[in-house]
Amino acid sequence: MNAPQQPNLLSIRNVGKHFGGLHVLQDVSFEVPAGSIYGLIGPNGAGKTTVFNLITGLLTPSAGQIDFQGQTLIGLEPHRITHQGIARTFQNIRIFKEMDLLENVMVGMHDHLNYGGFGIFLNSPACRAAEKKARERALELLSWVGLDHKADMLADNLSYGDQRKLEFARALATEPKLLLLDEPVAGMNPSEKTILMEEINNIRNRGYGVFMIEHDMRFVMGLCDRIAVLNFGRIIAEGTPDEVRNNPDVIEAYLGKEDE
Ligand SMILES: Nc1ncnc2c1ncn2[C@@H]1O[C@H](COP(=O)(O)OP(=O)(O)OP(=O)(O)O)[C@@H](O)[C@H]1O
Repeated sequence: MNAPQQPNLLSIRNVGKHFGGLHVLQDVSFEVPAGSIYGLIGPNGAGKTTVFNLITGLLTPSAGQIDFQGQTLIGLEPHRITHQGIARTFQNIRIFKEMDLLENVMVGMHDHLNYGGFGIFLNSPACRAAEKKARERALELLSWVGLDHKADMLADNLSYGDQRKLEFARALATEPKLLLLDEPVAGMNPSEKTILMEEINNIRNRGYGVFMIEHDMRFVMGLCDRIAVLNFGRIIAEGTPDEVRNNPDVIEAYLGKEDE
């Protein structure tokens, strides 16, 4: 029996992007179902980061539609898109190294903290209660990525793998429905990758959608439910890891033609 079909969280339809005469994306369409881990792969310069920048509002598409939970994202400012429920991590880790881990996660919550007007200046009971709740939630998110025991440590003292995990916890602090991960295992050693794989799976099992760009094939194939493949700005394949892995166009895009 087939598993029940999940509704689509994110829908990209016929999206194009050009910079002057340079067509970076053409007629790109795919759907990210709710509750799934979705991968976007492709050779260097294929247009993957541009797709993320269009979804998060850093760029505007030249053509096509981008919908999140049935509502268009086009024309929304990046912070509005975060508010709709999309969070992102970057290829280059962006954390506040001079702050401790708890503070780093709480920074991600500022949109959701409601101190009630001047309460923050008066240190009102409502303000203190909101602060307490935020700290508890931040600790909970740190525990999801196995960093709660380091909550008071300065972020600067974390290993590379732990810095990535902290970025996840901070992205989750915005209470997203979809988490966009840009090359989550870049620069990680094999054991860090294995741990992160488990943690991304746990995040999905908690009901979040995950959409990642990743070059590490073992990681993508082992983790994603479905994968879209970009090459020179066009989708050349879409499907399960097995379907994509065996697609002749994908093999050619990565390895070149046999006679070359
Ligand atoms: N703002 C811009 N202006 C002009 N060209 C751009 C701009 N942003 C991206 N490009 C070009 O678009 C193409 C796709 O870039 P993009 O960063 O999306 O690729 P990518 O698949 O993420 O690559 P990588 O795997 O190397 O990160 C590249 O040729 C890049 O030079």
